[in-house]
Amino acid sequence: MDLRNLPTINALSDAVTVCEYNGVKIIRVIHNTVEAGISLHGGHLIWFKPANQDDVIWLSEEAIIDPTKAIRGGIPVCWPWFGKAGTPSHGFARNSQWAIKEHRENETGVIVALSLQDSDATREIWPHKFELTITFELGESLKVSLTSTNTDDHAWSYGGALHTYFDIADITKAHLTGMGAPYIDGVQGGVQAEGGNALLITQEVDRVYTAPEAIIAIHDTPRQRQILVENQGHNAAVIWNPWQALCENMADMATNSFETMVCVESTIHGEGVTLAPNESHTLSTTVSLAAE
Ligand SMILES: O=P(O)(O)OC[C@H]1O[C@H](O)[C@H](O)[C@@H](O)[C@@H]1O
Repeated sequence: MDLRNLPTINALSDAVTVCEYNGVKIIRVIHNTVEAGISLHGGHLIWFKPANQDDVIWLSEEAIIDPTKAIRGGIPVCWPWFGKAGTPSHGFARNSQWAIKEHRENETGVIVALSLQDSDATREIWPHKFELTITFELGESLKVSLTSTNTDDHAWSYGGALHTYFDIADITKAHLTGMGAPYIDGVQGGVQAEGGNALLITQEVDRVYTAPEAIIAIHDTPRQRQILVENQGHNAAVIWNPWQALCENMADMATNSFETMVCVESTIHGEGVTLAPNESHTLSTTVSLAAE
């Protein structure tokens, strides 16, 4: 699955082209500062590689890319709820077809924005009118902003996440800092727990950290880099690594692929954000690199 070298079907600008894989259109960005790919299915960033750096975003080598499945890896857009708060799990946005709203570029990078509106299909799952815009600011760093607007005549609430999968050299040689102490432990059935300053992942981890610091750092030590994650508009940070046994049972993850990924998710957890008609709210994540 060589997604990065697919033939161009449409050139939108010097840096932005459209290609297609298995019925899924992918916006491909090739710029002096960055290479990136964004699937219109899901409004889903699937690769991001600043110039002269290793990949920052992880995509499963067994990801199923077709117009009916959520893609394993990248940045799934979980909306209008997180996890099993509704059906389907993580909402419908990651399985919806988004449209290109705009693209711009200058010498520092490229901006691509996509949009999604309610339809008969979405209102059957969730009975509200909405407009979503997701904006990808691509350059030396990455900023993803998801703006939700209530276009209905009544208030509604939403939750969800920018469920980023990060590419790391080796989970056994990496650790995370900045998650804050309190968390809800999904592996232990949702019990409240307290963690320390550093998290070394040695088994399945599925935690909702409810008081994260401004920046969460993934110390990708073998690559001598830190991946810095700064979230806004969130109320929690979810940290997830499925470890080996869960990977064995997932059709779209290779057995040992948990070794090279960790999710740090900008999350709206619990009751969610309530929007009155015409109100908007933005959930974002900014990802940058620093030397370890
Ligand atoms: O398999 P998915 O529906 O994509 O969910 C993948 C994971 O997402 C989040 O990190 C949740 O906290 C996990 O409980 C879940 O397993």
